[in-house]
Amino acid sequence: MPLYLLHIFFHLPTQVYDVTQYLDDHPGGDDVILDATGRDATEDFEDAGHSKSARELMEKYYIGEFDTSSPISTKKGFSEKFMQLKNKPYLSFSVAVVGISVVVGFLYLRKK
Ligand code: HEM
Repeated sequence: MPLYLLHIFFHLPTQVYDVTQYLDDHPGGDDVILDATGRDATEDFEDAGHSKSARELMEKYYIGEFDTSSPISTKKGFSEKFMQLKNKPYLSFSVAVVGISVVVGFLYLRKK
């Protein structure tokens, strides 16, 4: 699932683009895009000297903006999804710790 994040890059620096579908078609290759995912890619994009048509094309992949009033949300909920994905292992871990404590406590009380 974290692969989802690899195919996303941030630009300008609040605009977010999902470039998953464009990776194979990119004239500059997929490696340069993958290298710029998951962070502000403004400089990389500008340094490549993209044409006007490239800038128009990228609008197709625009998915939203970071909500700068909150560090963990975007208009289209990208970060909410990210947080959900990130939090899942911690939730399972907490449930496991509580479960094990209950079983151990129960066995301990039974022995007494
Ligand atoms: C949605 C995002 C992007 C779109 C739509 C896009 C589109 C294009 C297009 C159409 C070209 C052909 C030349 C031109 O028309 O300017 C190109 C070339 C290139 N792009 Fe992108 N690009 C994107 C993101 C990036 C990123 C993040 C990088 C990071 C470095 C990058 C690096 C390059 C390079 C190095 C070339 C030159 C390839 C060459 O001339 O051999 N591009 N891109």
